[in-house]
Amino acid sequence: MRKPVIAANWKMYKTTNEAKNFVKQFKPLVEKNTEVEIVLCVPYTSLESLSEELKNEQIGLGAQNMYPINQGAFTGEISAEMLLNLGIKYVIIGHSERRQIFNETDEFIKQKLEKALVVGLTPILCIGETLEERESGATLTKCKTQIESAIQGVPKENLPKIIIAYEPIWAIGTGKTASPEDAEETIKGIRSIIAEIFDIEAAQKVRIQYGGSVNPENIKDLMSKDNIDGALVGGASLEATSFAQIVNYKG
Ligand SMILES: O=C(CO)COP(=O)(O)O
Repeated sequence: MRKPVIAANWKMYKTTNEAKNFVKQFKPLVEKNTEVEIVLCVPYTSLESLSEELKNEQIGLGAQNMYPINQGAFTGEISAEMLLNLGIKYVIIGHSERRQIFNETDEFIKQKLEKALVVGLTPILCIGETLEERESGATLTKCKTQIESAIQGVPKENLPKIIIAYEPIWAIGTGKTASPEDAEETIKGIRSIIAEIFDIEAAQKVRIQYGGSVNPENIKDLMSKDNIDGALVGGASLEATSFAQIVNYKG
């Protein structure tokens, strides 16, 4: 059984005070929820104080990026060790915004994924197609290229430590969600791609989230699908009540 994992991606929102206020409001709303692995991926600036606030909580903390080298002259970057040192457990890797705005390549993303696994961070690897690719029927081809490049060569025993987030780019921040059926079909396809690279048993252990305009209204239908193991939530994760409703989708 794969435990559902629902993660907030706050992107570049919230000062540290705003982040602390969110947590204050959010904690009691989800304290009884043990069925879902809850993760908050927040800006670097709030990691340390939230790490304190969430010390004894079942809410995990994640970064939104990292650099794959231990230390050195990389102005403005943050290493995996620095994150670990703060008690951070998760890191988003290869979000489409980083791929598109910051020109991150598949090869660079692979380096980050491998580094995260080596140090014991749980990577949330983002993949997904553009609208053009979807309309030309290239959704799975795109996902295949991104997955193969990232996970080929990863030791099989590390595979269950990876969370994949399937985020169709056209659904991010647009209010256009993939239908639960479409999301399920693609995520099933992604699982088959992993099975081709490794085997079915290994692929069954990987948790695959859906991301793209997830909200309290559509989460239940998405989560009712066999292959959808959680969600990566942007806009609707910025409000404690709406993110709590998503996390508590079972009611
Ligand atoms: O990019 C996303 C999460 O990583 C999705 O963002 P939205 O939920 O705002 O569409």
